Amino acid sequence: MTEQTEPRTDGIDYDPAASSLTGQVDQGVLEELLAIRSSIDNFDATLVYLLAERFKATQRVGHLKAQYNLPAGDPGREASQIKRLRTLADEAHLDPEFAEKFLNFIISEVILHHQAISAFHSTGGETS
Ligand SMILES: O=C(O)C(=O)C[C@]1(C(=O)O)C=C[C@@H](O)C=C1
Repeated sequence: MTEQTEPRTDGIDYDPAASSLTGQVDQGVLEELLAIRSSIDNFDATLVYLLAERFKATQRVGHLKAQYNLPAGDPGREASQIKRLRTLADEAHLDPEFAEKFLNFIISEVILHHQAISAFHSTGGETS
């Protein structure tokens, strides 16, 4: 038998019923909460997959920019993305301020990745 020394990272150890409320609230309320949390778990998993795909795409942009010596950030593109996402958020009844902050948060991480790729290229790294 293989002994496990590290916690699993594949979600098998995940306990969807983990809560600090166990024993403190009515069982019926807890069951309703767990049912709603099951949807929240699906949304969160989807977000992770969506973000992973977005970062795969931006990594490709990062390599292209490094290859052609283009700046990591593109403020003109960002302004246009923010305007579009604020409108979409508004239509979807999501706070546009939150949508803008969330996009900016992701973009700043992307820019850090672009800068790391660019540094790698300029020290003779692979081009793709
Ligand atoms: O489209 C680009 O040029 C990117 O580098 C991607 C991206 C983004 O994450 O959407 C990131 C940085 C830029 O400032 C603009 C957009």
